[in-house]
Amino acid sequence: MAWLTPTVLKLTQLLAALGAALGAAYGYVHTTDLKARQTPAHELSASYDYIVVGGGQSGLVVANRLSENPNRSVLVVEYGYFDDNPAQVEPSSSVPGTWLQKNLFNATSVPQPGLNNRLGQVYAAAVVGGGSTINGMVFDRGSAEDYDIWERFGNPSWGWEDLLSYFKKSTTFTPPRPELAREFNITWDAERAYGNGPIQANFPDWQWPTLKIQWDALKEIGMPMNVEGAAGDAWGAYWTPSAMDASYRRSYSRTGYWVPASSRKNLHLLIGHRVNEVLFNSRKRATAVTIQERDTPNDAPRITVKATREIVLCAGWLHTPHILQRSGLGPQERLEEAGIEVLVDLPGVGSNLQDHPAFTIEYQYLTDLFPNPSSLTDNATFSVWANEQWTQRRGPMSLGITNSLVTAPLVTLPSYRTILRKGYTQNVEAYLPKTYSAQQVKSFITQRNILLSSFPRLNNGVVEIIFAGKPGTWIIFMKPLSRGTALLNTTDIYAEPIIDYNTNINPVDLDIMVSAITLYRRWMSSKAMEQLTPVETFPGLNVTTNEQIIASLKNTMGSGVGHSCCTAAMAPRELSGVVAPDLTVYGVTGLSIGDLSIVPIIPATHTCATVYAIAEKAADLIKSRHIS
Ligand SMILES: Cc1cc2nc3c(=O)[nH]c(=O)nc-3n(C[C@H](O)[C@H](O)[C@H](O)COP(=O)(O)OP(=O)(O)OC[C@H]3O[C@@H](n4cnc5c(N)ncnc54)[C@H](O)[C@@H]3O)c2cc1C
Repeated sequence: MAWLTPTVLKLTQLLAALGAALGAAYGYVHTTDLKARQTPAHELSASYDYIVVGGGQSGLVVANRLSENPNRSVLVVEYGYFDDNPAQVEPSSSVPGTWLQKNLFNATSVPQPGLNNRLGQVYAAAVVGGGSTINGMVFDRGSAEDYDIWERFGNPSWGWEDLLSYFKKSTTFTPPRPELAREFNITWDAERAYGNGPIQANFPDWQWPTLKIQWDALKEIGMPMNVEGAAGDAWGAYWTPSAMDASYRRSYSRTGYWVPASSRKNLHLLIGHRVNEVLFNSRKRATAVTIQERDTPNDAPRITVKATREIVLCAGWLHTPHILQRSGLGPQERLEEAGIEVLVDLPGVGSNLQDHPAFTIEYQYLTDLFPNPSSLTDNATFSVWANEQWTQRRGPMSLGITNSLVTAPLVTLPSYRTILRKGYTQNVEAYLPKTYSAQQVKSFITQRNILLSSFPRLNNGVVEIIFAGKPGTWIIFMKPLSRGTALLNTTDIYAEPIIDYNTNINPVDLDIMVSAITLYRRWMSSKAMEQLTPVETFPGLNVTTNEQIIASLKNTMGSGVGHSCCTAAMAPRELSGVVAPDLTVYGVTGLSIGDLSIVPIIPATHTCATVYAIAEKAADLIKSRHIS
């Protein structure tokens, strides 16, 4: 590089050495080294054994595992860049509102009638490490039932017992500090839930005193309690760790899977580039991808890189179906409208979109305990103490969003029988996307029947309440019957897809949320809560009828919380599946998917831990078909 004069070079080396020393002292990844390990476009090989499309959360897992064999060459192509800001690994980066737009694709949904025509917020990561680099670090899993219903939908070997070994393979758990565990009665069962994988699951160093009262109040209203959510019992109330290492820094795909593998000679990572299409030979075998530099015009030059064994799509819920459609795999009519030659008519590509719509309920505690979360801003002495503690990596600043969850089964909600009856008797077709074919409607009815038959079970949550000692919180709907789409923009196939969440379109979804608000109010009115004197400030106690609550929901809910999924679902082909249980794409060879888009029915959990399990399993499946 011509601009690097000897003086600048010396200074750069000095800074690099200083950075490395500081990095070692504070446990930071030394990002200069990481940058050096990227492969620039002009140094790519013409051909690799495997090409992984997307170096997000799942892509780095798959790439790490496939490159464990030094005789297999692997290329990862990632649209985003590294985020080297040390703040991005601090617990404070997990809080909603701090999620940086530069690390997200710039996409919006179409107006949502179920949200009074407001737009649904779209979260699709665009950074090395993907969602795991920017997410809220809540690190839980679904209940066994969440995964067993995938199996019931025609996907053998994808139930809980099969996935548990992959959950374990991905994660190492460290128990909380003993005094904290005793004081708050934190429970876990590491033996049943965890292994010794590269991602660290840890409890922060602190919890707010009010949390004890909230737990007592949950017991009082009869919420079932579980010792360990991550062992298949993620229903009722349970403790859950954060995706953090022992010094409370983000533990994510980059640190867990990329860093240890990045010096392998057989692994290349190209960043700041977009995969446009997968190319096929005359026997419909995927043979190559076309790649274009990010932020260049549609007609800018592309490079073509070949894959001799397999191309693995890990571009996430939004772009895995996007790439499939651009490559000629998708709903025939849509592709023809866009002028794309149809290779395989796969109506399920870009449909079946699901997320977890959320509502914020607001309260004040008129007689709150001290200290409480507001003490960090309202009480100078406490704030100084907390900052001092944090210099030793201790205290309240180690907290992420939450470590306590309620995933309420339908049977714990008021009016559950009426809701179930409505689910069975409604004309579901009326609420499905207009683009759905008869086959897709049939597929959804199968999903609906599986869901409704599992709703009355105690071991299957439908609504999540996050609680962390604060008054008010998110109430998150975990099992929507509404389905959306993320389909090709036929006037510009490189523009972001047309995203329609169809949030709240199915009235059963709103009925369940109304019941959840009633449950929350019952919790806040319990005897145990009296010492805090909770007062609801939004939607407010004058909002009482179902109609009033629904109006509030439609006015303020969001379409999701970053858990979008299911747009290239694993299912039998006759149920509009896109991939088979071995994750290969129907109708072609040499192409598979390893990200969250393969999920058929969204689990009642934050999705990060599930993505690690899926990607670990994907890597094993891919390896098993390329033994020789
Ligand atoms: C803001 C936010 C908060 C969240 N909070 C939590 C939480 O607290 N707990 C939890 O469990 N889960 C959370 N999640 C969800 C979880 O992080 C995601 O479900 C998960 O990371 C998705 O993994 P993935 O591999 O499927 O996709 P991603 O991690 O999104 O990876 C896809 C990658 O593909 C790249 N890409 C896309 N198109 C192309 C292309 N054409 N060519 C090359 N590369 C491409 C993208 O840049 C991206 O890096 C959150 C997600 C978000 C976005």
